[in-house]
Amino acid sequence: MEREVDVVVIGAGPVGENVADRAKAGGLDVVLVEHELVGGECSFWACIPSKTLLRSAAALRAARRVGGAAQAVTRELDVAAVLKRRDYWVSDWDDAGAAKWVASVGIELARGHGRLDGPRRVVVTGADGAETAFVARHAVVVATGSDPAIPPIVGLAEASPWTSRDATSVKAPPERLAIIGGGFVAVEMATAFAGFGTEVTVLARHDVLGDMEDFVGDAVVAGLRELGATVRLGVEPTQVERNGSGEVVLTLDDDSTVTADEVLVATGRVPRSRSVGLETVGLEPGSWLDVDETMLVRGADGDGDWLYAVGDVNHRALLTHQGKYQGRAAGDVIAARAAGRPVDTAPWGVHVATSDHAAVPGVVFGEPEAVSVGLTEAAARRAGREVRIADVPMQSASGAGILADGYEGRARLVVDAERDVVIGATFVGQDVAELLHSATIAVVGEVPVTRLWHAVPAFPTMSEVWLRLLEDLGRPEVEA
Ligand SMILES: Cc1cc2nc3c(=O)[nH]c(=O)nc-3n(C[C@H](O)[C@H](O)[C@H](O)COP(=O)(O)OP(=O)(O)OC[C@H]3O[C@@H](n4cnc5c(N)ncnc54)[C@H](O)[C@@H]3O)c2cc1C
Ligand SMILES: NC(=O)c1ccc[n+]([C@@H]2O[C@H](COP(=O)([O-])OP(=O)(O)OC[C@H]3O[C@@H](n4cnc5c(N)ncnc54)[C@H](O)[C@@H]3O)[C@@H](O)[C@H]2O)c1
Repeated sequence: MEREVDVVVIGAGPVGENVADRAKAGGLDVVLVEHELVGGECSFWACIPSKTLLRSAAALRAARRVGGAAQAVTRELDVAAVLKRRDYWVSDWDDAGAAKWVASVGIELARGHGRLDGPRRVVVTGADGAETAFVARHAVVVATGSDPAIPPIVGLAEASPWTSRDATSVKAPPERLAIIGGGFVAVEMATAFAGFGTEVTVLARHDVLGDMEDFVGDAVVAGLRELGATVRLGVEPTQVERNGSGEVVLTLDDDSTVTADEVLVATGRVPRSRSVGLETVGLEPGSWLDVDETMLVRGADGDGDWLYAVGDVNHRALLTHQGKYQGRAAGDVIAARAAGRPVDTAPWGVHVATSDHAAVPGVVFGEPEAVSVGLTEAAARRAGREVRIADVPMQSASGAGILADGYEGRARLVVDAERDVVIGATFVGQDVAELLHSATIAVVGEVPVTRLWHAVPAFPTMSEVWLRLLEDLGRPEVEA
């Protein structure tokens, strides 16, 4: 069977859903193809379950840091209840609610595996093996996401390692968990499992959260150690083996060993593009898809602008919110091009994802939280920018001390000295996640620092750290 439609989106993760939604809102017929669960990795095995696994212990620790409330906390974390709450948030891995939303906005859901079969043609193979071919009048969008990378460590693949999916869908936390990696997943899962009472060992070959400001890794490592986790920096497993007792034994490059019940591999992602028919349109299967600012894939066979890639699979920023932002731009540009309407591709224009380069906000839900947007000091200097730096303790804002007794954290602004605008911000400390959007607005809005003095933070909130940061930069002088 073959049908003509306006747009086919392969992959109904958060990003594919957003592209489909915008293209539909733009007046196009959209078929959304999904071979697993509508909602994707984020809803069922990544963002949502990981954050729900983290939240309860964080709330408990927060209560223990407030005199008066601390005395009322008389019991330990109820791990079974945490897991039950996680199950609620992932709807017991049932996507009926998400599928209902898809239907409610008039998007057609095609359940099955989608793959390109030449330009503009997508073949969907259902669970029963039946094939349906769709020919897209206007666009095909690949939004298939990414898979965990498994490094070629001797014996690792054979030792049945956990990936992030096993960690986020855990039914009974292991007694001992070794984690390979020092990035987002390693930090968050180490924090979650340490909170459950698991004996956690983090093995980071360099440092922890090395792409963020240096002080972030220091604070997060200290926080993990305070939770009872062992964090080993500068070590790499050379061999992994599951022994006769079912234990995993990791041999490290310094010849020491770590024995655990499970090992979680948290060493980044690979593109989920191996079996989507890229070879039928002149592209490399298994590659990240290279796109322009409107998410059009470069180098695909076929006439006209027809193939787009959004979300993790284009490797611009492996974050749900950033993929959804790309999805909004792509859905709108597909509708605009289909209708022959003008397309706005200027930086910060309607149909582009400029923020991917300048202002990607990230939150690591560790203990403490670590959040950043834009450039770090080191990245700005590498890019040849002349910068001014503001550095203050979070506790210099009285709101921080009220939030938690003995609050400790740190904040940094990176300011482009020539243009006098904020190009990067980092905050570390309890509950700093909600501070991040103020920084994102400052970076995207290119608000002059002199004007930021007029953005008055309410007393006594943690946002007053902005005032401390401005004071650290110095009150502007009026020229005679
Ligand atoms: C443990 C963990 C925690 C995370 N936490 C956060 C967080 O807190 N915040 C955040 O912003 N990001 C987080 N991320 C990253 C986030 O999960 C991804 O950036 C996001 O899921 C990418 O969305 P996507 O739609 O591109 O891909 P996905 O969510 O992977 O969705 C892709 C969809 O395509 C489907 N699909 C793939 N191939 C085919 C095919 N051939 N045919 C049909 N369907 C197909 C898949 O089944 C899937 O449903 C986390 C990642 C991990 C691993
Ligand atoms: N809160 C959030 O927003 C959140 C949470 C989890 C994941 N994520 C996203 O998911 C993506 C994947 O997370 P991740 O932690 O897997 O990747 P990551 O890129 O954040 O970290 C990968 C880590 O693995 C290490 N590593 C890489 N190869 C290795 C090897 N061969 N041996 C040992 N160590 C190795 C790296 O040095 C790094 O520390 C991230 O890019 C992030 O954007 C986001």
